Amino acid sequence: NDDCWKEMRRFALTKMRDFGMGKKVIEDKIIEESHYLMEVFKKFKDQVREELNRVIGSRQVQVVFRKNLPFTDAVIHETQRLANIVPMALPHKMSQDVTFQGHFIKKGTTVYPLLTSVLYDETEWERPHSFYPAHFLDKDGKFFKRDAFMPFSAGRRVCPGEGLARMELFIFFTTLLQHFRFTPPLGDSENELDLTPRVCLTVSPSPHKLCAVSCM
Ligand code: HEM
Repeated sequence: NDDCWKEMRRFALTKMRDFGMGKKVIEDKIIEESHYLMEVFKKFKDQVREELNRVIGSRQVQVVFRKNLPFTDAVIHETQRLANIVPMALPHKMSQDVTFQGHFIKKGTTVYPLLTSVLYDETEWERPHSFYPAHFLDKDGKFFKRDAFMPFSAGRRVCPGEGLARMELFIFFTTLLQHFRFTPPLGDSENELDLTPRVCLTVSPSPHKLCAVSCM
């Protein structure tokens, strides 16, 4: 509680905001996840719920449960793939002249790695533009990761928050589904939800209302 702590906290919060992790962005990300939960519930709600009930029941979610939840894990990966929330990664600057796929790129040029091109690559994914958790399941229903899954980018500048983000996504997602049933507000048809995203440097959902009904 002393001044040093306050200074460190202020520094950490400012830096997180500078890196695009301010309160508003986090809120947008949670809304984004809720938005895709709607998609999951429309198509796969029974399967996810059955797996969660069978493996976790009413126990508190722990990361170690993940390996026994292949379908849920596949749904989370597919959500991240399709959500494509950082489509252009971050700008990088060439540290030397490079010829890449026949194109000369001069040292100092700013480049944007387009993650969308990989996450929606038609040569990599069976159904690149649909929500299809089977992208991450083998023929026996076991989870498998794919090289083209790179929402956190790749290489030396890969997102350093990946481990934390993946853990949070898993714990938030499973805990929310364990405790709530998500539906559009009463009277709205599920088909009327506007799922068009808002596209900026990050991609977030258009605002819409959602009911979370306790099921514990
Ligand atoms: C679902 C959540 C997240 C996604 C999809 C994501 C994605 C990304 C992407 C695509 C980049 C650009 C990598 C590149 O330049 O090629 C990045 C950079 C970065 N991310 Fe994340 N991120 C997430 C969560 C987080 C979290 C939770 C933190 C911190 C706790 C974080 C911290 C950073 C930082 C500091 C960079 C800049 C790294 C650098 O320039 O060397 N991210 N992230």
